[in-house]
Amino acid sequence: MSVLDDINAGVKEDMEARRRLVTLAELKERAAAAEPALDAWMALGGPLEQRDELKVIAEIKRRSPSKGDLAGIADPASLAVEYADGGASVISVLTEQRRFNGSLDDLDAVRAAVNIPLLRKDFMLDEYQIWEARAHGADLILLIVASLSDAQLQEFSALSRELGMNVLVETHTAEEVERAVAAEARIIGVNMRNLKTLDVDRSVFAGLAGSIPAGALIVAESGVRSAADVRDYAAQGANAILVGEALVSDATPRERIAEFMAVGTREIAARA
Ligand SMILES: O=C(O)c1ccccc1NCC(=O)[C@H](O)[C@H](O)COP(=O)(O)O
Repeated sequence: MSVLDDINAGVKEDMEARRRLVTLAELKERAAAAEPALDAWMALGGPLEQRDELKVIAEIKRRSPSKGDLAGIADPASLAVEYADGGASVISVLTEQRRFNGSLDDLDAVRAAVNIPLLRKDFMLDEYQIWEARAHGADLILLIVASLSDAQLQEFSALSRELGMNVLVETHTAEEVERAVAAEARIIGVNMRNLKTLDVDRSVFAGLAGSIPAGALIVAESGVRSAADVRDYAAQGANAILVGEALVSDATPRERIAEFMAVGTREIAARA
């Protein structure tokens, strides 16, 4: 079984346990009562002609399969406030429990603390989780192409749009980029972490980003550690970066975000 298959199996079990406690009908009621979703597409730069800055998606990440424990994060809400103060455009909240030690409680706490778009970062395998995301205040969800059929990509994207949310469609290979483009994804992530070995290979970004149509927003994901990494991704076409480990293990994440934005934005101005 691959790492992704293993994670997905646990995610399904946990979701079925939640479904026994909260029915889909209840989730739909909660989603209807939630504040309307914020516009993550515009927050990440929107249409081509308006993209003049590198945007940061800052992640609340306690642990990971590749690195183990990263940070305790007793108070995800105050970390989210720091991220927002530093200039993050979107906050990513990992809600997967078994491998990342996240939860929907984290999403609730962060939602109550900041007024910028939130990404529910999880392994989305069922429409139930999409309703759950909206019911807990998410504005953006992640769909990992490697985990889904083309039909699921289409259905889950359509449901997210119906609920007012945007979708970050995550790819790792040229074939997955083709599938994301065929599904008319507007926000496409290129994740440099190989899901079989968990190694990060930053050199995959340029090739994959080059095959994404100009209209789509491109997010460089995983292994963003330094200003030099940010400069490279911005020069190679990234509109945004998604950063977890480098922020949760930094004593001054606010300054780090501001630094990454400044470096990336300079590079975007240079490539214009
Ligand atoms: O982070 C992992 O080890 C991991 C393993 C298997 C599947 C997904 C994984 N991470 C999810 C992510 O996409 C990252 O949290 C995100 O891109 C941020 O990465 P980083 O900045 O390297 O923490």
